[in-house]
Amino acid sequence: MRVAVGSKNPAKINAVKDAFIDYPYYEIVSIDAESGVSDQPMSDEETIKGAVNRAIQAAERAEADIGIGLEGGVQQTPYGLMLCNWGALAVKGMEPIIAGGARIPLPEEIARQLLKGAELGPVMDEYAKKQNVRKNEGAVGIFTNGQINRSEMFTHVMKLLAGQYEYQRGQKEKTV
Ligand SMILES: O=P(O)(O)OP(=O)(O)OP(=O)(O)OC[C@H]1O[C@@H](n2cnc3c(O)ncnc32)[C@H](O)[C@@H]1O
Repeated sequence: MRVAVGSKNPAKINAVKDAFIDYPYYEIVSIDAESGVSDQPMSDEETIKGAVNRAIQAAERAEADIGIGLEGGVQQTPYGLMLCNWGALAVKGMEPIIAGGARIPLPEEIARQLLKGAELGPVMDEYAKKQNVRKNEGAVGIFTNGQINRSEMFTHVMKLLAGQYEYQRGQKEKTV
C-alpha cells in the first residue's frame, strides 16, 4: 500500500510516518501538492478545502492508494483568532475523510498581523526569533511551551483519519 503525503514539510511527513509506525507494509512517500486555497487559510472551511485538495492531488500525482493532505489555518471566534489544523485522507471511489486538530487561541499581537494579511509562518519566525517554526515545533509548540509540537498535533489528526478509514472499510465489508 502506497501512502502519499501532499507536502514536503517535515513536521507533516513525520506525523504521517509516526501514525503508520506499526504498519511497515505501508510505503510513505511525500510529494508537492497544491492546496488550491490562499497561502494563509482564514477559516475552517478554507483550511478543510486545502487539506482535501492536497490529499486528492497527492494520491493522483504519486499514483498512491491513499492520499493525505494536512493544512494549517486560522478561524475567527468570539474567543479570539484560533489556530486550526485539518487533515484529509483520499481514496479513489470514497468521499474524502476529514479530521481536525487541537486548537488554541493566538495571542492578540499575532492575530492582529494575520488579520492585516500576513502569513503565520513568517510571523511566527519573527515572533520566536527562529527560522522555520512551521517545519519544527509550530505555533502550537511555541504557545504551549513545548508541550505539544506541530508534528505531534498532526499525528493525532492522522490517527483520527486512519481510524475513520479503517472503521468505514470494516462497515463496507460487513455489507458486501
Ligand atoms: O509546506 P507546506 O505543506 O505548505 O506547509 P506550510 O506549513 O507552509 O503550510 P500550511 O498550508 O500548513 O499553513 C498555512 C500557513 O500557515 C502557516 N502555519 C500554519 N500552522 C503553523 C504553525 O503551527 N506554525 C507556524 N506557521 C504555521 C504556514 O507556514 C503557512 O504560512
